[in-house]
Amino acid sequence: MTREWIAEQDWPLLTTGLAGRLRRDCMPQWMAFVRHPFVDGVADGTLSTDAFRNFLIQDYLYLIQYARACALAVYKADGITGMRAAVGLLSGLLETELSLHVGYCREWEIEESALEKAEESLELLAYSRFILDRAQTGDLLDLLVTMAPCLIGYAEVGARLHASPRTRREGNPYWSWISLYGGSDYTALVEEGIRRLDEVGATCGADARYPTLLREFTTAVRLETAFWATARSG
Ligand SMILES: Cc1ncc(CO)c(N)n1
Repeated sequence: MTREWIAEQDWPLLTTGLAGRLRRDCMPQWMAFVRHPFVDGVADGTLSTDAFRNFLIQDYLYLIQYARACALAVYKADGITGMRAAVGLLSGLLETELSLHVGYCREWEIEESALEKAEESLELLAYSRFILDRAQTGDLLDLLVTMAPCLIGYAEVGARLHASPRTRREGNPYWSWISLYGGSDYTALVEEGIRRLDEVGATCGADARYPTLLREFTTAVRLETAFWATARSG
């Protein structure tokens, strides 16, 4: 691709349905998330590797908390089909993303024992406990809306950087991270999640509840933006 990647043209699923409506209705916050300086540093390879290592460790711990929220989505599902869908996301996370993450950390010379020992950052605590709060006190729709920015945002970042002519490919230490989130395994997981959000939105009355849902979504987007700051040295 010789031109920049644009969600509306290149991956319309991100911009239609309930997920697309939520994304569009918090555009300033969404742009602060997906166009963060961290993302620029990954694209041109200038982000400090020390900082990136710290981010990877925090992200591993985050994904474990996200998996717990997914498990609550199994519990809150309204029937066997919904349970299977939530199990699909949970096992995608545990079997695909988390094990990729451990292998990937090893490439970055972070041992599994270091992952287990690391202390949770304030950004991670704030974000994951917010999701878990919505998971416990809200219904399935509140939960899926709160979980959505995580899925959609990294897919958008991955797809855009993977396609952008300005991304440095040769000798960029972050190219494999870009390929992971811009790749088809992750894309498929996200598409499944977006479709599920639409189905649950329809059965749980998303239109009538929209202002509350937008607030939950926007808070999660702001917490995603704050999470990039876990990429710091020391
Ligand atoms: C903080 C965060 N958000 C989203 C993703 C994508 O799964 C991730 N790995 N980490």
